[in-house]
Amino acid sequence: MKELSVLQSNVADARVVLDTILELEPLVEEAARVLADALLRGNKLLACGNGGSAADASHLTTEFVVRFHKERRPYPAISLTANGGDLTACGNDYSFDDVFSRQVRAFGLKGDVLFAYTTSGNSENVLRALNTARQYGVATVAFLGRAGGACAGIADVELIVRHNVTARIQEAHKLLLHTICELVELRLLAAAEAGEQPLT
Ligand SMILES: O=C(CO)[C@@H](O)[C@H](O)[C@H](O)[C@H](O)COP(=O)(O)O
Ligand SMILES: [Zn+2]
Repeated sequence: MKELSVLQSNVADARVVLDTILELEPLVEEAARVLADALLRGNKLLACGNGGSAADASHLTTEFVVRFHKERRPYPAISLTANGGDLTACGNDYSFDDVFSRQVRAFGLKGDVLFAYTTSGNSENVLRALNTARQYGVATVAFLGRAGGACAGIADVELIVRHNVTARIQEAHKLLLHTICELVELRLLAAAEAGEQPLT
């Protein structure tokens, strides 16, 4: 039999992974509810992760500050991966393990929500951010991979993509991210239609 190309093999693996995340639907709805409730109360979203997941954190916050599908008002969301000054000073003066937890302390208020991404589940800076968020009354949603790693069992809502390849886990995280954005946006627009929020 002809060997699969890299693309064919990746697509085949991605199909398998994406099928498994259908099991996460109740948790996806819960994550969307937690975030929509927070934004409608006037709280904000924080997000963190390393490497590709750092980009996911910024991708997510941009969907709220700027736009996703629909025309609507902006909502407050801060990517903890985006400020070079904060990241380098904290990494340099304290530790890279503290680059996100330090910002959770700086920006996180009771009732805010932290979305934290780690495909291994073992990034110490993400683990510390989750623990710090819990300490300060910030709700937590963890996007994990493999079996959840050291971050398993900490967050209020945990979305574990049970696969061993970082790239495939990241792709599944991205689909979960967009699904949550869509669900949250529906709630935000319904609130605007009910006159509870300005539409734009
Ligand atoms: O994007 C990729 C691999 O696809 C890499 O940049 C990857 O995100 C980095 O190695 C991260 O440091 C991995 O961290 P984590 O997902 O285990 O927390
Ligand atoms: Zn990548």
